[in-house]
Amino acid sequence: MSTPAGAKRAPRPHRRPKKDPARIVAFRALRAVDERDAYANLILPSLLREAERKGMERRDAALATELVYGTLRGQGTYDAVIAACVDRPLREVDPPVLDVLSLGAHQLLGTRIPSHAAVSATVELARVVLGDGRAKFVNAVLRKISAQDLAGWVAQVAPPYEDDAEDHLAVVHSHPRWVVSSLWDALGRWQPAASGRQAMEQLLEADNARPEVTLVARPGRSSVAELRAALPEVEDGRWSPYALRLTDGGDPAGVDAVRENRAGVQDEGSQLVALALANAPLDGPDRLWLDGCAGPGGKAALLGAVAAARGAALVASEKQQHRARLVARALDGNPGPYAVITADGTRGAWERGAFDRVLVDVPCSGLGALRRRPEARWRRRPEDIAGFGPLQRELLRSALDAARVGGVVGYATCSPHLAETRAVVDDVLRGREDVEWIDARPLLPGVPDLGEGPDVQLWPHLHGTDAMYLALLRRTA
Ligand SMILES: C[S@@+](CC[C@H](N)C(=O)[O-])C[C@H]1O[C@@H](n2cnc3c(N)ncnc32)[C@H](O)[C@@H]1O
Repeated sequence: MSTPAGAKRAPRPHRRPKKDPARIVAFRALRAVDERDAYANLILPSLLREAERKGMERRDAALATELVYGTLRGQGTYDAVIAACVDRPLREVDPPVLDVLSLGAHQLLGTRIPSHAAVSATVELARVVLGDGRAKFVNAVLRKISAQDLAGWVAQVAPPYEDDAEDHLAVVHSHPRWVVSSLWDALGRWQPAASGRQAMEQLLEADNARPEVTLVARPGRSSVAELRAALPEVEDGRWSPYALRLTDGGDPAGVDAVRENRAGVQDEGSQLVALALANAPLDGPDRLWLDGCAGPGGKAALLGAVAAARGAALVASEKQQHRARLVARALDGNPGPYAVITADGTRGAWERGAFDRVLVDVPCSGLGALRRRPEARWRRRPEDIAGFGPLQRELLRSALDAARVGGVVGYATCSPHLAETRAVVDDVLRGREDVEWIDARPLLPGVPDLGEGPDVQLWPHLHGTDAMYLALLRRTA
């Protein structure tokens, strides 16, 4: 129908933006991480449950999860690309707008979603959560980003490796530069022959890969065979006799043994640390064990089960009351004697020399578990490392005092940063005549690439585990 001459053309009816539950959940999760320092692995499940109650499909939940984790992991690279496509410094872009742009950049550069779908879905999201005006800005930026693939962008925005190797790796593999630098120092210390560019790239890539879910069958309570029978796609653990890897998703929460606390989700590196302490040679009695930093209780539950089979008792101690409750839950049903207490491990709520085996898995920067906590690398600051130092030293000193003469102490961190690992042990042992090293390597049987010892550093790219560190020590006097 034509418009009569002189009459005004009727305005186009305003189309309401399409609501896309997966992208809305992903956006809300990113906002919570940014605004409230939320942890993605905690906030996302609660947002997903809420959306599922309102009818979101399972497939959308998987997409939302991929978008949140992928966007947070790739943030460093995506920021560099976005910065090249906007005409002002990124800090002047409104944070919610930046989150939408990052989500769009991830879809364009880090997923197989076709470009036109990635742009149009993200612009629709922008219309819903930012309004039409800012959606136009989003549209313009995403169109620029979609002009090249990831390789093209990286070649454009990352400095050449030859000019600045750390900056290059930081941009290409999306890690803060100081983290690249710290990981490189540590890799060079433990793997001097395999710490060149290629090894570093493998390590950083491993940090960016989704970690497999690994289960532990707590000995005496469950078995790998029981877990295998309950899950469709699994493989045996690489190193721990109690580990089973879920190779194709699968939901551990649906497994009876997990529900009944006879098994749990636990990285193989953590299993190895607990088992090495439990299996370290010991003369004399082996009756009483201490986990001095037990929350949330993964290692305590494994230690408790091994101790029970040996007729030993476990004291699991944790400073934070709410985390001590998690420890109690993890140990619930343990077949042998145990106690969970809330105590400051630096003071020692126990007699000196009371324990045959002591573990201190100290609070640390978590740089060894970046693949699990996608936002952690952006939140940590270099000064955090120094901040943990005094507490780590105090906890190790107190653990040594808690062990009897001849007893064994394990000092563990889920960080490979040299200032949190060997430097702490060296400092604490300096001037102490009553402690000797135990070679931890034979206590991780079959595990390759453990370096010169006596302490061990695991690596995601070499062992498929978190980058756990373990020093084993013996009280000698
Ligand atoms: C790395 S986590 C331990 C993880 C645990 N071993 C596991 O496998 O589940 C360190 C724990 O030490 C606790 N912690 C921090 N300061 C402490 C202190 N002074 N005494 C005892 N525990 C402390 C933290 O609350 C945290 O739960």
